[in-house]
Amino acid sequence: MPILECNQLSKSYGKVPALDGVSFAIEPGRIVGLLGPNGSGKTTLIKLANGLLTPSSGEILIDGRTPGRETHAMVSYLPERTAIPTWMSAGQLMDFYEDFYPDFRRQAAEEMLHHLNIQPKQRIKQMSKGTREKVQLIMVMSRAARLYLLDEPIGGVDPATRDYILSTIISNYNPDAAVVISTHLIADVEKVLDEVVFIDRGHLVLQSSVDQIREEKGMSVDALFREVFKC
Ligand SMILES: Nc1ncnc2c1ncn2[C@@H]1O[C@H](COP(=O)(O)OP(=O)(O)OP(=O)(O)O)[C@@H](O)[C@H]1O
Repeated sequence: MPILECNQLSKSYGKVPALDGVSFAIEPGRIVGLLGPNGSGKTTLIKLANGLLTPSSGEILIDGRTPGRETHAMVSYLPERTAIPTWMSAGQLMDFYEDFYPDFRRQAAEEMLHHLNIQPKQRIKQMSKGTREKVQLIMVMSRAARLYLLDEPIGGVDPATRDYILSTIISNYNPDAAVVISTHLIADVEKVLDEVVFIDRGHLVLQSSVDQIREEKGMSVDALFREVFKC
C-alpha cells in the first residue's frame, strides 16, 4: 500500500484554486522531490498531508487513512516556517521531542548535532539561521517515522554543509520510510532523490523516477525542470 496517496485532490482558498484534481501515489522507501515554481501548490499539498488543511474535494491518504491523530504518529513534518521555542537550547529541544514523540531517537540526534559542531547547550535564539535550520531538520529526521515531509529544508544552509545533510541526515533513515522534499534547490538535492513529482499551478505535470529522466531524456532533473517551467 502507498504511504501517501492523492486521488483527484483539490484545494481552493476561497476562489483561489491551489490544487486541482491531483492524483499520485508514493510507495514506502522512496525519496521524492516535490518540485514546482512558486505558488504551484507544494506547501498546500504538504499541509493537506498533515491534516492542517482539509481537501475541497478528492482525498489524500496516509497509509490508507485520512490525516488525523493516527497518521500524526507516523509522519514527521518540517514546516516551511517553524515556530520552535527559541529560548530553548538544542538539548532542551531534544528533551521536548523525547517527551512528545515516542519514536524520537535521541542518540541519533546527539550524534548528528555533534557532527555538525552544534553545542547542545547553545540556545536556539543565539544560533544563525542556517544552524537553526540544521537543528530543526535533525529533530525531524531523528524520529523513526514512516513518512517525512520536508518543506524547503535546506534553503539557509551553506552549500558545503548541504551535501553532508543530504547524504547523512536525509539518506540515513529507515529504508522502509518515505521522504518527500519540497525544494527549489534541485541541483543540490537531486543526487539523493529516487523520484520526482512536478506540479504547476495546482496540476500534476510529471511523476517519474530520476533514473528514467536521466536515461530516457538524457537530462538531469534540474535541466528538465528548467525546460518544463521555462518562463
Ligand atoms: N492562506 C492562503 N490564502 C489564500 N491563498 C493561498 C493561501 N496559501 C496559499 N495560497 C495560494 O495557493 C497557491 C499555492 O500556494 P502554495 O503555498 O501551496 O505554493 P508553493 O508551491 O508552496 O509555493 P512556494 O514555492 O512559493 O513556496 C498560490 O496561488 C497561493 O497564493
